[in-house]
Amino acid sequence: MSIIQNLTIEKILWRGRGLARLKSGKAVIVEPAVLPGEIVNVEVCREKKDYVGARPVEIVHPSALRRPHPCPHASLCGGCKMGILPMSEALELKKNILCDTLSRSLHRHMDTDQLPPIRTLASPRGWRYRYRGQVHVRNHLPHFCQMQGQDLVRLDDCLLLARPLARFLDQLCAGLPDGRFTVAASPKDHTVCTQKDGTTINLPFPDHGFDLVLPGNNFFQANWELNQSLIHEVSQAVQGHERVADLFAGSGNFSLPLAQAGARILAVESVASAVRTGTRNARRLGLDTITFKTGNLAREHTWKAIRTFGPTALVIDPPRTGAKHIGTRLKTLSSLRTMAWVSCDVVNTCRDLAVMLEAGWTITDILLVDMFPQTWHMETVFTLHRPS
Ligand SMILES: C[S@@+](CC[C@H](N)C(=O)[O-])C[C@H]1O[C@@H](n2cnc3c(N)ncnc32)[C@H](O)[C@@H]1O
Repeated sequence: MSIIQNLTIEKILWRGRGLARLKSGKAVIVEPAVLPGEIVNVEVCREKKDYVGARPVEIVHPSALRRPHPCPHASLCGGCKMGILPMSEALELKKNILCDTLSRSLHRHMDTDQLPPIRTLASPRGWRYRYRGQVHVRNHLPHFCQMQGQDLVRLDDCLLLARPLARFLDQLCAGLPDGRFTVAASPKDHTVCTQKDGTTINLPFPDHGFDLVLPGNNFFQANWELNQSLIHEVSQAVQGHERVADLFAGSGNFSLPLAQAGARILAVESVASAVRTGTRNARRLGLDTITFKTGNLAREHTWKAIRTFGPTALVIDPPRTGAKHIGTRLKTLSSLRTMAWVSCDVVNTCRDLAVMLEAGWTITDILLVDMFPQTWHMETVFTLHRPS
């Protein structure tokens, strides 16, 4: 493959890719991790009609902001490529990327100059924030998958893992066969578990005075400390609504605090074990205004229950693939006035929001939540209103 020398990175695009241009004006999309203003040599990986795809091989002129990556695995792993930037600059860069992505993705559906300013929520911890993560196991030892290629590399520590997980990672993997597994830890008492061992962990909601008791194979927000602020923001967005549907509800991360605050909640989730966890916890906490329902939101019959419930507000927190096809169903909820849309992939979310914007909904707040510092991953909460 050929090398292109001395390219200047103009800006950073979605998923942390750098944009540069050849003398002809043709775009070069450079894999992370490069920074705006840097001059780099790149190796061409693919030639397309509209652009060239490349990976950086040498940073000829580094950005003044670039710092040495603190992890010894960084050059092979790629799990925290933004570790080359101080956290506050990284969040500012993410904000610029988000702003740019929203303008490009939504301009056909609204006047993007009318979008509200993007607010940001920083993570209390830059490193050691993950209380849930995935690990490759080989020969009963933890490994990570090498960036280019499929080779597994022995992992002695991961700086993103919260201390209890880092401390007991070898011990947890010793009991596992070869494969990829979820490992989790309680931020409260530091109990650790794997998706396999049946141990439950306590996840504290300090602002609400209760714990969620959850088995290790259920999803929960990995950056548990920042999750408390996320819950607060989502609760603010739907405050004052008495009937709230929580779609893609998991084990009740938003439903339980909202029910405790007095709302009547319908929580819909496709994974039956998460629904069982949510129901068990609601019962234990005496929250009888919350109903958990197992249902696939891509299926029409799940929506019958939501229509019957008649929510005036909605919390929606789909997986990265987004919530394709649900816009048309949301439009049929005539009682609905407010939505807090939690997004972990803005491009897919914009595709889904477009239907609501076309139907007259307005984005009234945008919050960028730095759930995964040191990575290009972004969590965004959009608040939407339907003018009455
Ligand atoms: C990003 S997680 C959010 C979970 C929860 N809101 C939380 O904060 O812990 C997305 C959830 O959507 C669920 N899910 C994915 N596809 C679904 C579908 N088609 N119907 C219902 N739930 C789905 C997943 O099982 C997962 O629990």
